[in-house]
Amino acid sequence: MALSQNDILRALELVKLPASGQSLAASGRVGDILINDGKVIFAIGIDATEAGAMEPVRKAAESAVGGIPGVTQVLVGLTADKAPGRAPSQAAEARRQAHGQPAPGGPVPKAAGIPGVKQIIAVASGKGGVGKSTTTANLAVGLATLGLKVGVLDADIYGPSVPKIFGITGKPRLVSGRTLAPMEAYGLKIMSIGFLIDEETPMIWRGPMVISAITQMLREVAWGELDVLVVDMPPGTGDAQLTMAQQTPLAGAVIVSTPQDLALLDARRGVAMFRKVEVPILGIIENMSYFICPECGHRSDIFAHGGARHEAERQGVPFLGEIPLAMPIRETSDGGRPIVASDPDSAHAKAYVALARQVKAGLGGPARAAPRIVIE
Ligand SMILES: Nc1ncnc2c1ncn2[C@@H]1O[C@H](COP(=O)(O)OP(=O)(O)OP(=O)(O)O)[C@@H](O)[C@H]1O
Repeated sequence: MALSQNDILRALELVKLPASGQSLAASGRVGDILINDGKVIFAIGIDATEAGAMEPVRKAAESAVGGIPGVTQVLVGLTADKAPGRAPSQAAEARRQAHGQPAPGGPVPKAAGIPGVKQIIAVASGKGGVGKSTTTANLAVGLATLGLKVGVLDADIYGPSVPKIFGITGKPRLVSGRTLAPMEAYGLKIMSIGFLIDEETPMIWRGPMVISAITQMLREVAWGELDVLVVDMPPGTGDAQLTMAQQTPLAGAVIVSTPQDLALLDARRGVAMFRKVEVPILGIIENMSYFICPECGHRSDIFAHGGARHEAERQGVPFLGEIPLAMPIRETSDGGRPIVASDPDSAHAKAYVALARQVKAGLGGPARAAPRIVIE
């Protein structure tokens, strides 16, 4: 029988909080519970000062849930970046049953849109290091040069590099309550998960944290009026990525790949992941497609270029274009001056603007209604 959130909460009744003796399930500290093929992921909300005291609770929660028949893997994180208190209390559960509302574990409504933000698109890659963040940054500036109001949300929990690419230092300012003002560069509004998650946070906790951090970045940032918000996704197609794709009201996804077979296999998984959560694929971009020698202008297809175009054809999704492996792209990206902003007349900048034009055309029409997702 499929696992439900109630099965998990029942197991968490047996885990007690050290100070109050209250059960973890009833404490309201358990965040959204993700259940996928026997894998269970959730975060426990804590105050930053409680991290040491709550570590035994985290471990106890993992072993309690790990003991449930059908559970194959458990990942529990402590998160101090949201107010504790999203799991239903017993009273709330009783109210839910009394009102005949759908049970947790049933259809999960996708997140609602963000007021003022017309479209949200994800830039994703099946694996790390393919140039996803560089592409995100240049695509975003490219969309702005086409006259759109653009924001960039860096959700790459494993290596948030957007601040560096845009040359941003410092931290966002609090405007009111918990709401942060986005940073600004090159006319774009920019927010990074790097501002919210401590660099020292162990990787294993980052997956569960992303769920609350993305919600915070979407809803507790004063984005203002935006035509498009470009989200730099964490690389890969695991649970954290799937949850994000599901919890973000995405109008579409762009997949970045290099031309090698292995990268393409990962890109295929990326396409499949977005299809699973009913997010339209705006297209595939081939990055580091070929190399032009800066000395002699000779072109070399180092990684047998053209693979992404074939993959796009195979998958029946648009091929958005190719970007060469080029020193000026790396230098400007690593130097905090994306090439579309710093050298807009260069051939590389024009290639990115051409991609942006295709993405803009692909977005077309009004914002897409959020689908309903069922986790089985
Ligand atoms: N077309 C390109 N030509 C030359 N260098 C590039 C190109 N695209 C990206 N790079 C360089 O490759 C490195 C990795 O790029 P980037 O950080 O954008 O990748 P990523 O896929 O976001 O990586 P990660 O998954 O690790 O965050 C950077 O040093 C970047 O400057």
